Amino acid sequence: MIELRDLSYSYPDGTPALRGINMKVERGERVAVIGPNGAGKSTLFLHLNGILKPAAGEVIIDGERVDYSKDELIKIRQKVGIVFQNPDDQLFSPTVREDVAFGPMNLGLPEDEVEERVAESLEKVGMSGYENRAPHHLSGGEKKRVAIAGILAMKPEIMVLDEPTTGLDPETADGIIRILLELSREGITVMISSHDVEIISQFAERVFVLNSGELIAEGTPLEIFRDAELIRRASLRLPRTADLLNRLRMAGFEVDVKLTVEETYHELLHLLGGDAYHRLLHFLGEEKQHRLIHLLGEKKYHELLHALKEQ
Ligand SMILES: Nc1ncnc2c1ncn2[C@@H]1O[C@H](COP(=O)(O)OP(=O)(O)OP(=O)(O)O)[C@@H](O)[C@H]1O
Repeated sequence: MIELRDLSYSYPDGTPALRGINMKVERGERVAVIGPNGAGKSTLFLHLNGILKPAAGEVIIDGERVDYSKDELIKIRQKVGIVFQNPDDQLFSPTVREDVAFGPMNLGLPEDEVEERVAESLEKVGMSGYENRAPHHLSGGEKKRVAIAGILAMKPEIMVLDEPTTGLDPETADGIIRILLELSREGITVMISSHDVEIISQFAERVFVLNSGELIAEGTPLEIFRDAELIRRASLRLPRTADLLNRLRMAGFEVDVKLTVEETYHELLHLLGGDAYHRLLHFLGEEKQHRLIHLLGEKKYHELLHALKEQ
C-alpha cells in the first residue's frame, strides 16, 4: 500500500532529514515509526501525501508513483490522510461541524453527503454532540479526536498520525488507540509515530526504527523490544513488562521477553510453577533474592512479590 524507495530529503536550509529510506507497508497493516527527537519521523510522514517532495527516491502509494502534478496530489490526499502532531495546526474553523466538513466540501460533495460524513466521523471518534462547539475551546484529547474525524470524513485508505497520544492522559490515549484499532479492523492502513513504548506494543503489528534520518531496524514489536542494544541506540526505553523480564534474564533466570502483562505473568508463573509466591521465595534463595532486589530495586521487587501473591 505504501512503498518508499531510496527516499532522501534535505530541508531548504541544508539540514539532511532522510537518507535512503526503503520501506513497505501492506494494505490494512498497523505500523509504528519510532526513533528519537529529530530522527525524521515527521519528515517521512509529510512525504506520504505529497506535502514534501523527495530530493531523491520514490514514493509509491497503492502501486502508483506519486508524480506531484496538481491532479495527482488531490488524488493522493484523498487516499492518505495525515493527522498532525499538534491539532491546532489542523483545526481552524469556528465550529467542529465546519472543521470536519471542510475536506468533504472541498471534494465538491453534495450537502447531504457532507452532513452524513460529518455525523459518521464524529460518531466514530465519540464526539457526536460537539458539532456546534468551537474547536479552540476543546481539551487536547477532544481536539485530537476532532482532527481525526476531519481526516476520516475524507474516507482515506491510509491514515498517518504523528504522535497521536502525546500530551494526553493515559485513559484518553488508550481511547485514541481503541479508535485506531477499530479503523484498522475496517481495513484502513494505519501508521503512527510515537515515543510511547507501551502504546507501540499495544498498537503496532510492525515497527520501523528511524535514527538520524536512516531506517536502522524493522520488525514486530517483540523483535524490536527484545533488542535492548537497538532500543538504547534509538534513545527509547523498553516497555515495563519487557524491562522486568529482561532484568530477570540478566539475573540468570530462564525467561523470554514478552510485551503484554498477561503474557508476562504467564512467563513468570511458568518460571515459578504453581503456588508461585512461596516458590519464588524458596526458589530464589537468599543470594538470588539479593541480586533480584538489586536489579529491580526494592519497590519493584515487592510489587512483583505482591502481584504474584495475588495470583
Ligand atoms: N522546516 C525545517 N527546516 C529545517 N530543518 C528541519 C525542518 N523541520 C525539521 N527539520 C530537521 O529535520 C530533522 C528531522 O526532523 P523531524 O521533525 O522529521 O524529526 P522527528 O523524528 O519527527 O522528531 P520529533 O520526535 O522531535 O517530532 C531534524 O534535524 C530537524 O531539525
